Amino acid sequence: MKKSVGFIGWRGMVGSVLLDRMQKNNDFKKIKPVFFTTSQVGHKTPSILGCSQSFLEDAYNIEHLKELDIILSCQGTKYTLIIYKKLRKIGWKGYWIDASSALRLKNNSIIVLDPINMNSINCALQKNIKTFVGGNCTVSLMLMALGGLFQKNIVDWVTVSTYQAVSGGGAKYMLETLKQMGYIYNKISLNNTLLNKGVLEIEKIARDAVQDRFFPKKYFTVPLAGSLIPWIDIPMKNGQSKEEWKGAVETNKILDSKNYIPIDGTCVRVDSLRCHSQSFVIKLKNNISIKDIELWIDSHNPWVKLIKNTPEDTKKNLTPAAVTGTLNIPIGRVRKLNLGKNYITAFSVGDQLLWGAAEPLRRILNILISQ
Ligand SMILES: NC(=O)C1=CN([C@@H]2O[C@H](COP(=O)(O)OP(=O)(O)OC[C@H]3O[C@@H](n4cnc5c(N)ncnc54)[C@H](OP(=O)(O)O)[C@@H]3O)[C@@H](O)[C@H]2O)C=CC1
Ligand SMILES: N[C@@H](CC(=O)OP(=O)(O)O)C(=O)O
Repeated sequence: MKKSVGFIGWRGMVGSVLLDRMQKNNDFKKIKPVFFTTSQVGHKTPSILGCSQSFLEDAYNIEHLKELDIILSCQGTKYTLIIYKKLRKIGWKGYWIDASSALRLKNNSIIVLDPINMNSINCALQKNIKTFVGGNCTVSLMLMALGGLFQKNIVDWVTVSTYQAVSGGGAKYMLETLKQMGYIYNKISLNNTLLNKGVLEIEKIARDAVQDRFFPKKYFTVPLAGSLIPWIDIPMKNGQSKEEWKGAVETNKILDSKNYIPIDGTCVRVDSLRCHSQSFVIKLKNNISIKDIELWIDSHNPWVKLIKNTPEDTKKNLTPAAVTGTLNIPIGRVRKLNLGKNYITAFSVGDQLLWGAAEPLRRILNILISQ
């Protein structure tokens, strides 16, 4: 019999990308989907071929949720913290799949990224673990790019500088960034300045637009378009941001590291729309040739693609514009650093709504429905 799967958060960015991928892969044919909402009870369900439900159900209705075999939530931490506990408390034994960070570090949960940790997922299934959580987008994208090096166990430590897309904040942040971009452009074009004025005069109009009191910054609180914000998520006691803290903690849990691998750096929000980019400095345990490093990286999984270290290849293939909307994980600028023979650098890009969020959830759902 087909398993019943409840979808919560399907209207958000991660959820919408998930539904799109599931439709493209005919995943809905394998399950009996039920769509829920936290704010639009009674509104129409998304149009999914073969889905007979017409109206959205209440995502807080425990009586209804407890009947499901699997619940997949892309709604966020707050929802998970309220509902998950209630369901487990009344003895619900179904699989819980989650995009949020709420349960990632619990002992009885697995962070899922099957091209990296299929062994851990199999072990978890044997142990009857029922909670499977997608990783932090930056962490999942780093592991998809550097999986070949971690697999060879040659990484001593990593330091990373990130360039993270606004989609990481959710729908409201994405829309606000586009509004900011539009606001600047409108001020310039309204003044008909593009043709008549010098570049610095135009830049001054743009600068004044960013600083005027009507500039849209309700969610970011500061301008992002044409700027950046070197802080993501809440502060930790040691001066890291929580996004930076997750780098090492989640990576080591996913890899099930016998020896802890230090990973740290600075996470930065930029006005890219949905691709996170990352610049790595990696200390290897041994002096490995660039040829071997490239081979190990490139052959690790079907999505990672080594980009030649030339200006042409880099500009064509190693940018958010080239990657957005695809599952490709290009990694380039691979070279030894002048710091010493064991030090290398690399740069990677990935769509943070696909491998960074929705795709690992879609894949674990497929694994679980065949259990
Ligand atoms: N964004 C990301 O890259 C990643 C996110 N995650 C996790 O997934 C969770 C969801 O993220 P994300 O999808 O980005 O969150 P969104 O803010 O895009 O959506 C979350 C929920 O907000 C409600 N909502 C309110 N207004 C809108 C609107 N205008 N458009 C769409 N939905 C709206 C919807 O719930 P309803 O229909 O019930 O009203 C929706 O399901 C996060 O909280 C995070 O924990 C994990 C990895 C990466
Ligand atoms: N924090 C990430 C997105 C995200 O939702 O991460 P997490 O699932 O770890 O809270 C970003 O802002 O780019």
